[in-house]
Amino acid sequence: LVTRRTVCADGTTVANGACCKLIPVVQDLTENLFEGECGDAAHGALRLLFHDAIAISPTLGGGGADGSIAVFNATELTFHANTGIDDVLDAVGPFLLKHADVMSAGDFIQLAGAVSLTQCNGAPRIPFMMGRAPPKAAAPNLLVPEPFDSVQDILSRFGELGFTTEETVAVIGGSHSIAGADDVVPNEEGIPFDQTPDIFDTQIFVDVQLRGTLFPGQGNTQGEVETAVPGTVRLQSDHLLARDSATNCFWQSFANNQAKLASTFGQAVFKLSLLGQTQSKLIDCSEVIPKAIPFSHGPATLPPGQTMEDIEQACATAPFPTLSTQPGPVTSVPSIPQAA
Ligand code: HEM
Ligand SMILES: [Ca+2]
Repeated sequence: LVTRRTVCADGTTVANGACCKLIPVVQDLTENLFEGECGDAAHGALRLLFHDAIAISPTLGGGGADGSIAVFNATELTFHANTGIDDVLDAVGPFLLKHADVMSAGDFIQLAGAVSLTQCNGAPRIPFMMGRAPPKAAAPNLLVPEPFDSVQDILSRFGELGFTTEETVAVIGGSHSIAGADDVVPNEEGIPFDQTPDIFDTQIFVDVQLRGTLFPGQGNTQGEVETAVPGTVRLQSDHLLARDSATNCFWQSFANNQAKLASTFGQAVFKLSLLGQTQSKLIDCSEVIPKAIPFSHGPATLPPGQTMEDIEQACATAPFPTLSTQPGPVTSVPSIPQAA
């Protein structure tokens, strides 16, 4: 049996020739949207992938990864949980429109999210399937988790969509390893969630397990709790996932386990990309996704001045992995430069 394969104009070999049309889109995104950086634009594209995909419920409706957050933005951007997505659509929207003749909004958002990960050192390369139909309607409100939600609510939201507890912890913690907040700390943008917002690593699982001592701004806002690392902000939901008995051992299991995080996170993001879709009806275009950047950073560390004593041990059945302290004086993590 001979499998026929197609060689696209740039030399990429694909199993299905229909995938070739995505290659100029991927090139445009890497060069002109992400600009080769795991920065604000890449972070935004990943958050957009999530907020489009998670908006589906077996009882309440919504189309999942269908592009409704872009096509029906007049409705979905009024939802409180989508605060800040307007800025993401300002950056990503022109690219979506430019390539609308080649792919649907649902495909575009999942493609941009998959490509965003390839800009980040240590992040996995995930498969990409093409062929999502245009969205039929806006998703209903209250399907996107909020940082003030309980662990139980977060687990049931992901659980009803087929995610295990381990996948839920990996997809939230892993994504927040390359992320920050524009709308949590008043008047401050790009405040990172961990010390390394441009690296997909396990540092977030350490930083969030440290005893919180400070707020980066004037005080707390809804969904924010004290952080341990100057210059960073901590979401209450991340804080509780690190401490709740249903999730704390999973959370801890990712600390300093880059390989496990990358694979569990990658599997979960791929699942997000298929919510509301039937994989067998889509075309596998994974070949168009650029190579991952191999992880080239050392083990997770404790910030300067902190010791294992500052870890709030939560998992009852295993100790937190022993980490060394970064040398030098206590410093503040720089904020993430904002895309123009
Ligand atoms: C319980 C689940 C989650 C909650 C409550 C949550 C909440 C938040 C909040 C409040 C922000 C800050 C937004 C801002 O002020 O700018 C944020 C940022 C972000 N989130 Fe999540 N998130 C969750 C899960 C996820 C998942 C599953 C992903 C991706 C797969 C994701 C990706 C991101 C990214 C990349 C950012 C940074 C955006 C940027 O820097 O522009 N989040 N999240
Ligand atoms: Ca990081």
